[in-house]
Amino acid sequence: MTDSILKVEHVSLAFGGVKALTDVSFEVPRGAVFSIIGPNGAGKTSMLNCISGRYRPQAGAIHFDGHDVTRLRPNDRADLGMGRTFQNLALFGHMSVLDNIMVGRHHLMKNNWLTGPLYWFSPAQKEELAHRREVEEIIDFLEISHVRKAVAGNLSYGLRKRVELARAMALKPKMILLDEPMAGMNLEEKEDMARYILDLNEEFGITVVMIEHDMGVVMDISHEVMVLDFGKKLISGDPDVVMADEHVKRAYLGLEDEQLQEAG
Ligand SMILES: Nc1ncnc2c1ncn2[C@@H]1O[C@H](COP(=O)(O)OP(=O)(O)OP(=O)(O)O)[C@@H](O)[C@H]1O
Repeated sequence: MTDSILKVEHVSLAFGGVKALTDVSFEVPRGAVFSIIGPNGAGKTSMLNCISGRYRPQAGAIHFDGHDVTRLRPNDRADLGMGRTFQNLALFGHMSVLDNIMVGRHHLMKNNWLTGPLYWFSPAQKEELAHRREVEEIIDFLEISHVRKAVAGNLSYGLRKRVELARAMALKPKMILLDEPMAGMNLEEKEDMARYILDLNEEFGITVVMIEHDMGVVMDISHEVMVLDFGKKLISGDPDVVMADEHVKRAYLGLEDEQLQEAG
C-alpha cells in the first residue's frame, strides 16, 4: 500500500454562489512531486489554499502526515511540516537575503534574542548558530551565497523566487506547496528552478505539491499529475496517462497537437 503524506477527501469550497471546488478527493504519495494543472479558474489555487489552511472548505477533510488538519490554522500546519511559497512574491524587500531566510526559520527556534535574557552567554546563541549553519546549507544548495547579504528587493525576479524557496525550505518541511514556481521566468531560470525542485525532492526528501502552467516542466518533473476543471477533479495519475487522455487534451488544456507532442 502506498504511504500517502496528504489525503484530501471530498473537499468542497464555495465563495458565495461561486463553486471553486466540488467534491475533490486525491492522495499524494510521500516523496512524490505532484502537480495540479487545469485551465484558469479551475480551482488550483483554491485547492492549495485549502491544503495550507488559508481557506476553510465547507465540506470534506484534509489529512497531513497522519493528522486531521481540516480545522487547523496555517501556522499549526506549518508546525507539522507543511511549507509553502506564494504566487506573488512575499519577501521582505528591504531585508537581506539571509534575514529573509532566517524569518522562515524562526518558528523552529525555541529561544531568540527577545526571549533569551542573557543571549550572548545562553543556549539561545548556540541555537542561533546551529540554525545559521543549516540555513547556510540551504543557501549553498540553492546557489545564492553570492547574494546572501544583498537586499532582497534589489534582486532579479528569478533570484527572488529562489530566495522564497529557500525561506520555505528553512522551515524544514516534509511537504512543500509551490504556487506557479516558474511563472514569469525565462527558459534558463525555469530550467534552474526545475532542477532545484527535483533536487530538494530527492536530496532533502521533501514531497512537492505544485501548481504549474508550463506543461513541459510538469511532464519533466512530476511523478503524478491531477487535472482540475471547473472545480472538479477530472483525472489524476501518471503524467503520460493523464496527458494522453482525450478529455484533457482537447477540452481542458486547450493545447494544439504540436504543443502536446512537444510536451510529451
Ligand atoms: N477569494 C475569492 N473570492 C471569490 N471568488 C474566488 C476567490 N478565490 C477564487 N475564487 C473563484 O473560485 C474559482 C477558482 O479560482 P482559483 O483561483 O482557485 O483557480 P485557479 O485554477 O487557481 O486559476 P488561475 O490558473 O487563474 O490561477 C474562480 O471562479 C475564482 O473566481
